[in-house]
Amino acid sequence: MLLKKLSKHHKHRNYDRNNNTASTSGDSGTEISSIGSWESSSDSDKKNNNINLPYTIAFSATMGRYLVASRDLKPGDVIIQDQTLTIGPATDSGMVCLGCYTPTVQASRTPKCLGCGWPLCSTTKCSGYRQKFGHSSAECSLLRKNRVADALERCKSQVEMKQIYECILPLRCLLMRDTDPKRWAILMDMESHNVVRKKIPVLWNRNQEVVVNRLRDDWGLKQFTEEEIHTICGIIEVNCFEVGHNESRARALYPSAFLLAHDCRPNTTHTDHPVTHELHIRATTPIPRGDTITLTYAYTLQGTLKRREHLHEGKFFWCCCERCTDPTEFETYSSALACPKCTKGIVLATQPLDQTAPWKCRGCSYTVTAKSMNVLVDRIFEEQESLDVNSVEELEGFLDKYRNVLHPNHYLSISAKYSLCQLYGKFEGYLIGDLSPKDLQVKESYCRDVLSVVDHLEPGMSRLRGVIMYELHAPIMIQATRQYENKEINAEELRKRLMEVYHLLKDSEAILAIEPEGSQEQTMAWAAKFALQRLKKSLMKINK
Ligand SMILES: C[S@@+](CC[C@H](N)C(=O)[O-])C[C@H]1O[C@@H](n2cnc3c(N)ncnc32)[C@H](O)[C@@H]1O
Repeated sequence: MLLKKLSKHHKHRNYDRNNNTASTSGDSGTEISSIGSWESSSDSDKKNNNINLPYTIAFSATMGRYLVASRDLKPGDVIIQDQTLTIGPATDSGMVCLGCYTPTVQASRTPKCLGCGWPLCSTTKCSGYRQKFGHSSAECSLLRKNRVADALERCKSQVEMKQIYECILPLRCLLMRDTDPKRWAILMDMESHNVVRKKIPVLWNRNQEVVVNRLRDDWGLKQFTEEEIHTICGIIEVNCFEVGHNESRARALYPSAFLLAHDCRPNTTHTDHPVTHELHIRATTPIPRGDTITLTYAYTLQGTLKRREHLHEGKFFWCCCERCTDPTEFETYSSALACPKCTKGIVLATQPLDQTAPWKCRGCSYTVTAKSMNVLVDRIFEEQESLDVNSVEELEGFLDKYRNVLHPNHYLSISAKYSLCQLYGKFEGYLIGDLSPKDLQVKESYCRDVLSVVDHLEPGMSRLRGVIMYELHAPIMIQATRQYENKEINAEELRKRLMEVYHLLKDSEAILAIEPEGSQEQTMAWAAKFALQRLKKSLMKINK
């Protein structure tokens, strides 16, 4: 069995602005009411000047446009339902089907497009073959005319092959100009951050070489200026969502959801449909009328230095949200180190909004530069990346090795604990029914550690909370039942513990039931539902 990496639970989108002064929540923007959204709203919403939409568009000098709740929103409320504006293979995708983005191989028996010769999953069953939002006939003609499939076959390296796939989404965007002017206009309204990106030679020159020159010189798109193609590259970098399920991985642009501002403790989550990739944005926490509606563009279970660096490099703004401003990250200590000097204190950033400010122990005089701290964390991260994520021994060895270096809630420790709380109970040699009392306690404690952090960083109805609560229910239930059978606890204690299990399962099911059909999370929601039914019967027996 292969475990998903922690990052699977954090698919995001993009954003930017080269400004490090304002925070999402503290920004006093001007509201532009009734602009509403384009594609996602129903016709009646549009006729009614979007008065029915749960949001309005506001503007601030720091963030540009962003969305604000136009009424009180409850956890689970659908805020945006967006169809794709356009979609294409993910940036580092290997060889994938141009219709549905599932992996294909370059082999003589691989199905090929009858027009342009590109490898596909199937010419009869692929959901995106010859479709407007897949491998369209306009795309097929252009690729055929310029014999791009031949170039793909001649590729000498994986890098070159990936670069060819990377050009598909920009191509699809550019084709919209002549084939779909309405959608083109929506695309052109998106932020590209050209001014900022132009000043980053590594980024600009790479796009010039990999995308602009290839599209103009090899794929015959001379009708577009270099600047126009760079703009499309920027729009994709800043506004794309990573989508897809199981093996299929893609990136897509959406007509309304791109307006969501970033926050490192978001109040929404999103899912995309496995076939159409329609995007649903839902509230995870209550969002009072007038509050900013936010999404995270970064991994929530990463430390502040890394999140801010990622947002600055990829989305071109320095995040100054409440979490980034707080060195303890809402008392989770997600970036904290254990003090090597006094061994009791916690080492934290002295000024979290300054990437270069020193880090200091709260209990003694120990100080370390941000640079040394980064080198240390990068080294530990590299080591963690090299571990077998399916090995309990390797992950526990890692936790043990860095017990005196990382705070128990450091994001690298939490990442290892998250993998472990899934391995205990499912993996060969650690199946749930075979776990010893000690192993059950260990699983419970990993789950509780992770949940206590996630409760603060992705509160409410977040997918990550749903998964962990499901994992946590089993060890509590098995231990309680075994202890009751062995007469170690009485019926009242059993009832108390089973009530905790009941609430965990109920919340977990409510969160995961909205996940797309066929996803592991939805399977978990079903399992939670059945477990709840059985549990209710047990509780009724105890209560008699
Ligand atoms: C996808 S766009 C969002 C819509 C954009 N504000 C607009 O007007 O088109 C992402 C950009 O919004 C801005 N942005 C989003 N969240 C922000 C935040 N928390 N702080 C500063 N800028 C933010 C950045 O400029 C970012 O590159």
